[in-house]
Amino acid sequence: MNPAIKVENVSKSFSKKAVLQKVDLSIEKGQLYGLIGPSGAGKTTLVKMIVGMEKADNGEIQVLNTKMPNLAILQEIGYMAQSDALYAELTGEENLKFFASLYKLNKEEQKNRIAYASGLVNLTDDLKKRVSAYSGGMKRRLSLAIALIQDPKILILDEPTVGIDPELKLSIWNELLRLKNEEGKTIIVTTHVMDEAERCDYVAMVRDGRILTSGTPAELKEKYQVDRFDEVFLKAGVK
Ligand SMILES: Nc1ncnc2c1ncn2[C@@H]1O[C@H](COP(=O)(O)OP(=O)(O)OP(=O)(O)O)[C@@H](O)[C@H]1O
Repeated sequence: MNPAIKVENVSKSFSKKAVLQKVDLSIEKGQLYGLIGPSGAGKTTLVKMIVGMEKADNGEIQVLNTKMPNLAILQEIGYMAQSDALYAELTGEENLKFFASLYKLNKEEQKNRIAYASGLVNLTDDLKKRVSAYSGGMKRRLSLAIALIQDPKILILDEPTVGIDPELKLSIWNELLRLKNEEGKTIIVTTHVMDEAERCDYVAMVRDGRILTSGTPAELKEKYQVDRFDEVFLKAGVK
């Protein structure tokens, strides 16, 4: 079976500074894939290239067998950026309606998806408020709801739980696992939190624009002979 996402020999520089160097990765359909690494490692640049927002200098990226960037495939990608791209003067509901209108959803589907996505992130009671009155965490939650709005096959979430309280964080993770297990979604999550990375099926550790190591959390612990997952990163980094 072809992978859902394939990154081959991808490099990217910004003003001569190499930000990604010869990155290869392959993400199976229905996999929850974690990209973990310190700030500035290149995770955001990599996911932006997968979505098609940045162009690789070299190499090739395919999503669902389609070479990126490609506009049509965006119907199948839900992307949650690190900084919220919301309309502050509109309410939460109006934001959701606006983004829903960009996709092929009829009125009924639109209504159902808005109810589902806002409920998931616990924003149902705040939908009538303007986003300018939202807290940082509420904006993150609305951004996550927007990423889910068109029921995409692929979810690409850039640090989705930063600024979100532990209880809601847990329920979001449970929902990500449900989306994967029951609906077969392919999910990429970037994080620098080890406990989140350990919940992924497969993890790639990124540093200085390279994949240091990758594998399932269990494989990585075995490979580096450590009991705790956070030690993998330390050991992989000194090799
Ligand atoms: N548009 C740009 N122009 C110039 N440099 C950039 C640009 N975008 C990213 N960079 C640089 O590329 C490097 C990688 O950034 P990136 O945002 O991909 O890292 P990251 O792993 O996502 O980090 P963080 O967790 O802090 O978001 C950084 O040194 C950053 O300054």
